[in-house]
Amino acid sequence: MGTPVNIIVGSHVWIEDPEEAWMDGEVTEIKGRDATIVTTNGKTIVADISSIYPRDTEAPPAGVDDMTKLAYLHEPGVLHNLACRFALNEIYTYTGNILIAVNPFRRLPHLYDIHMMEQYKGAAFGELSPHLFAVADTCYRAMINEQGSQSILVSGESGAGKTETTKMLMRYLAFMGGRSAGSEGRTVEQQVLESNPVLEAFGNAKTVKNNNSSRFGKFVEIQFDKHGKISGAAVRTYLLERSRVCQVSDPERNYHCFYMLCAAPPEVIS
Ligand SMILES: Nc1ncnc2c1ncn2[C@@H]1O[C@H](COP(=O)(O)OP(=O)(O)OP(=O)(O)O)[C@@H](O)[C@H]1O
Repeated sequence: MGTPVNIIVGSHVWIEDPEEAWMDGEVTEIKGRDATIVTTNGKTIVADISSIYPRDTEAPPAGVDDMTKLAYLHEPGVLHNLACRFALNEIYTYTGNILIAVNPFRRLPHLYDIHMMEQYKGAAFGELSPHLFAVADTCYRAMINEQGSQSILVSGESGAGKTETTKMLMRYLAFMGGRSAGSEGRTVEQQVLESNPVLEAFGNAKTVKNNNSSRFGKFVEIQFDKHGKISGAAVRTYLLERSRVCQVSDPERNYHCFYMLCAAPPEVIS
């Protein structure tokens, strides 16, 4: 519900739009519960006053890096802030200590390189631009300081970027807690990162929403010793979409492993 108490003639508001999701406009008349709004693209709309939301005209054009700084924390306010930041290639935004990520659907390697990891190492949460490395770093330090387990929950709809985010979080934790590869061969963190392609081959498939959709849940546990170095890891999988193995509707595909097998040279298969 909107906040009609704030809305008078002359108010700047957001109104729902079937194409744009939300349009901004100005209230020109209020009669009972009906408000007339002239939108910035020139449309005149009459709507119930409870369906319009006040717009903060003083919000910075580049958006704010923490949504708790918004004057109005309603859906159009939040979406507009994310859109302003996204237009400037800022895909991450905080809401307090929660990180919101907007999938860029293109590679942004500079965001995840080693220099970026070094910058976030030890930096206070909120000191640098919002980033998943800040979340991973805070978690790592809390584990060391409080001597207790920490968890990071990555959630979102299919195609939102959970799998990619989880891989980046694991890379950061491997960077913080990794040992340099020594005589023992591959380190635990290398093995954990290398397990991803194998798990994805058997549990990921192309869907209408995502070309590499995880069709199973995954709980990744990384264990650290008292010096903060990775000592072990466990990956638990659950709820695999088994029906996909025998039934797939076009344009979706079966699990990647089947296509890999078909594409493999004969000597690999035999
Ligand atoms: N941070 C990112 N940078 C660049 N591209 C990304 C990023 N996050 C996601 N993507 C792109 O979006 C696609 C879908 O992301 P991802 O597979 O992580 O989604 P998901 O939330 O795990 O989906 P599902 O629930 O279907 O498994 C990726 O294959 C990748 O192309």
